[in-house]
Amino acid sequence: MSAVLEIQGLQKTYRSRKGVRRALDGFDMVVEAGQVHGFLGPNGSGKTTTLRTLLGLIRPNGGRMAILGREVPAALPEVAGSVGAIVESPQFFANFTAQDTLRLLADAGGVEPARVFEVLELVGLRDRATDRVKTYSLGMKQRLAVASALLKNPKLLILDEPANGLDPGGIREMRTLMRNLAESGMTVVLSSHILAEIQLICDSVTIIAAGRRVAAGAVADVLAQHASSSVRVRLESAADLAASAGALRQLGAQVTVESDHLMVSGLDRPSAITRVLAGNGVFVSELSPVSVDLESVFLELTGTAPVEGEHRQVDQTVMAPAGPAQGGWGH
Ligand SMILES: Nc1ncnc2c1ncn2[C@@H]1O[C@H](COP(=O)(O)OP(=O)(O)OP(=O)(O)O)[C@@H](O)[C@H]1O
Repeated sequence: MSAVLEIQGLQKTYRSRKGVRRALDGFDMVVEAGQVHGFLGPNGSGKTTTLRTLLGLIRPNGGRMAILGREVPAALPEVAGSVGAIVESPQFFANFTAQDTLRLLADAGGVEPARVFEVLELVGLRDRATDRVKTYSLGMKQRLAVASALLKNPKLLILDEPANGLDPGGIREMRTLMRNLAESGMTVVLSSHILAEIQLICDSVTIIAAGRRVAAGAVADVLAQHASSSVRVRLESAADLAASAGALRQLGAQVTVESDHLMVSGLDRPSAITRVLAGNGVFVSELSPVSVDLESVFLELTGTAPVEGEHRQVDQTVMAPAGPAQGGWGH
């Protein structure tokens, strides 16, 4: 198996007085070796819960997970040395330099002191290694955090929201760093709720919504699959819109009726539209593919697209009534 990370049917419910919060609802994910893989989903969709479960920090209620072909959490003691992770932003001593910070961590983790210089070089902090952390930009602090996770030279690096709060320059540096790590043979998984970050940094992506996988694959494929299928159809007479929508739906298309046109998706070939409408004596004055912007693809997939006049909650976790806890591992 070349998958470095495999998750199948992961379940996690949080219990509180208000009920049971189903944070993960049969979540699946596969990450192949040598990829920079984006784990994308809106706030509250279950990303941190997945990563914390994977690292043995919380217990799932069901499903299975494997890292480097070994079932976890059972094999975590054996694979832990091959996994570097930052799931909560690490706090560094502001008055320490990056070099002192990493030396301390290397010493505590039984890592060769020489590795400190290697990781400083890798994350591009060598020139600032003897400056105090309090003089660093946010991007530099994030890279120091990555450096700390790289000390033990992991095969799999897991980063929760590493680009959070970074400006475009910081994101560019992070992208170069991730690319270099992947080229050195490392597999990188990074979570984000911002599509633009993932798109710039990652090869492949898993999109999560309400605790379930809603899309996965190469970034370009996922976007192409969901972005290029809509066609705007204008008719010579707007009076024909409703009847034409009905005819197209019979072909299996999804049709939205707008004030002066139709939006049609779900058809392999737009020529079917003109054919069926002409057959009904209706003539098309415009037929144009609509290039959906990438942010809307993500919002549509994750069901958080803003609805006019409504302030929808981004946190989309399902609340189920309180009931007996599901059987989980180690119970
Ligand atoms: N300890 C907890 N107790 C109860 N509910 C929790 C707990 N941790 C997370 N949740 C809930 O589980 C759901 C998933 O949260 P999670 O933090 O995994 O989402 P996320 O995708 O990482 O979000 P974000 O992008 O905001 O970090 C949310 O509804 C959250 O409120």
